[in-house]
Amino acid sequence: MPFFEARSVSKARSDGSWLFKDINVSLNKGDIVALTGPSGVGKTTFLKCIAELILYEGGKSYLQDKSADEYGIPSWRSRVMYVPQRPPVMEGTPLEFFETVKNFASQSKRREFGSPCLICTCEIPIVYAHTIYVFFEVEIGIGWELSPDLWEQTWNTLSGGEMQRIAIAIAVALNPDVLLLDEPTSALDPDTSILVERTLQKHTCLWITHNPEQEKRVASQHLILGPHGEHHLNGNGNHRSGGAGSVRG
Ligand SMILES: Nc1ncnc2c1ncn2[C@@H]1O[C@H](COP(=O)(O)OP(=O)(O)OP(=O)(O)O)[C@@H](O)[C@H]1O
Repeated sequence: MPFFEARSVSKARSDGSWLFKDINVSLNKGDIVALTGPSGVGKTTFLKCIAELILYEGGKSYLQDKSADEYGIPSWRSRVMYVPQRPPVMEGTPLEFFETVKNFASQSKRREFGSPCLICTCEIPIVYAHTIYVFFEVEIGIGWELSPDLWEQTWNTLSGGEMQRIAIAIAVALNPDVLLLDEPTSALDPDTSILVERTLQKHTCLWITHNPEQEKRVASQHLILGPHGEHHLNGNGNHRSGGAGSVRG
């Protein structure tokens, strides 16, 4: 049984033609599928279908053989989590946002959460921003050269790269089973991109990238969407955890 599977996912354009049709992807735990193709072919839309964020015409996704319907949509979205290229500019601070979404997520799945703000490889409680965080070797935040102060600044004072790293750090700290990453390092310089990649490589991901070098570094499988609804799927034999994670056309 694959860890995660999308079966025959199909989405039509508003004129009724297929944006993509019958995409099948299956991942073992720890696999990373790079999702590539020219602008406008439907990469973001495919991830949003899998995340059950938009309606689509056909197919279903399964996490450990259970569908989104069986989990319930809120629970599914916290397990199979879409991370946008950049978060919309919101009111308040990232730390306030994290506390809010953590509460939503905890209602839909009973899980341990990390802290997005700090890196710590020892399990000691640390007090930050009046909150005690106990760490589970969460390598995010400071490991990505984000100063802890940024978490208490309002979103509109953050740079594009800071917002992007903070949004990903929050997603990782929420401990989803599968991360759906929409160009997660598009606003980052090459060295910082590598830092972020190293953390994300420990997770099961579908990962949109326009960077061939990054694709080579991170992907165990490759899903290429074409401009006429076609798609092509390759594995490089690098599946993480035993058995054949497969991608089929
Ligand atoms: N909910 C929707 N229903 C139907 N069509 C949609 C929907 N959302 C987006 N589209 C259309 O799907 C097409 C693909 O958009 P999408 O953002 O998925 O492309 P992309 O491959 O991610 O592009 P880029 O690489 O530029 O980010 C666009 O023409 C868009 O208008």
